[in-house]
Amino acid sequence: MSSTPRVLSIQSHVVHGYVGNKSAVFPLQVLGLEVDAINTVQFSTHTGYKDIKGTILQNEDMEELINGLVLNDVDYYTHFLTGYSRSPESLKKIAQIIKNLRVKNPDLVYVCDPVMGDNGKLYVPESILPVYRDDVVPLADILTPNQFEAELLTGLTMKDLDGAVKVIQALHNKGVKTVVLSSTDLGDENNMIAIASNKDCCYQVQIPKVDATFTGTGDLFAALFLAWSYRTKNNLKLTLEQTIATLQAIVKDTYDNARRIQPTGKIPPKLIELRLIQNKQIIEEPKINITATEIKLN
Ligand SMILES: Nc1ncnc2c1ncn2[C@@H]1O[C@H](COP(=O)(O)OP(=O)(O)O)[C@@H](O)[C@H]1O
Ligand SMILES: Cc1ncc(COP(=O)(O)O)c(C=O)c1O
Ligand SMILES: [Mg+2]
Ligand code: NA
Repeated sequence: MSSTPRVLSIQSHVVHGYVGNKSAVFPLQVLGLEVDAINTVQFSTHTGYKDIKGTILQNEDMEELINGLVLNDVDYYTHFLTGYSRSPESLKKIAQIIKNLRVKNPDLVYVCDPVMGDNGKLYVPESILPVYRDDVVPLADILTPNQFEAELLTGLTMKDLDGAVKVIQALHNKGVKTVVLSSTDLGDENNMIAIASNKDCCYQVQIPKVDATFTGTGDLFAALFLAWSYRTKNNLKLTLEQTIATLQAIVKDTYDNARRIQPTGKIPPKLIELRLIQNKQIIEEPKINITATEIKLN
């Protein structure tokens, strides 16, 4: 077996811009991972644009693609990555796929971004929640919810770091080895906080807020966290720092570029597509300027 890690990534594809696989595949490849991609949708753009056009991959078609991998004996993966899923049926399919991949490789690392919503608002049908909670999340090695998603999955709310630790613990109790809150509003008005936890330790990092709404950053976060977990041999602190350093640089460069073009007012989606290609060197060698600090558990 070749020593290059192999990722199967099941996510959205957009013709223009960077969400889903368009946001995950390039960084994974740049960081030295082989990536096989299945596109759950093919849309012209992400859904924040005015007109949404494109097609959705049906479950039978996803099954057909997986079947082709199995029949040709190319279904050995070291990592499995999933994001935005639109129906409970497709999520159930994903749970089945993980189990099958683990027959081929019992050490497969499953990275699950349980995309459901943000800031109190769902952007998937509510019927997805029980499937994540009961079927998919218990299979995850690394889970990357934002605050809202972590609260939905546990039925708990977090108002401070103590509350966040309780939510994280509840997710560990479901069997998740590494829980990463990709963003929370537990910081002050200028900072959000990300938290990463495994059985040994728990770290937080403060992220200066940039005054714009980005799309695809959650997908990028999950991909980077996967890649750096692999490259640091599961060094949790360093993985969190490398992931945040990369995102920070990309988000800031993307914002600065948008502001060069449009100095004031609300930035339209097409001006704030993530500048991944332009930041290839940062992806390869992030400069850590915010260090993570340990949250002592009592
Ligand atoms: N407005 C922003 N300012 C600074 N960083 C941001 C901003 N939006 C996203 N990020 C970065 O992207 C990461 C993922 O955030 P987000 O898109 O909120 O994820 P999710 O999809 O899980 O809600 C954050 O950890 C942060 O590093
Ligand atoms: C098609 C599609 N996939 C994925 C996403 C997820 O984006 P994010 O990484 O910001 O959660 C979006 C967001 O609009 C989307 O439209
Ligand atoms: Mg968010
Ligand atoms: Na997330």
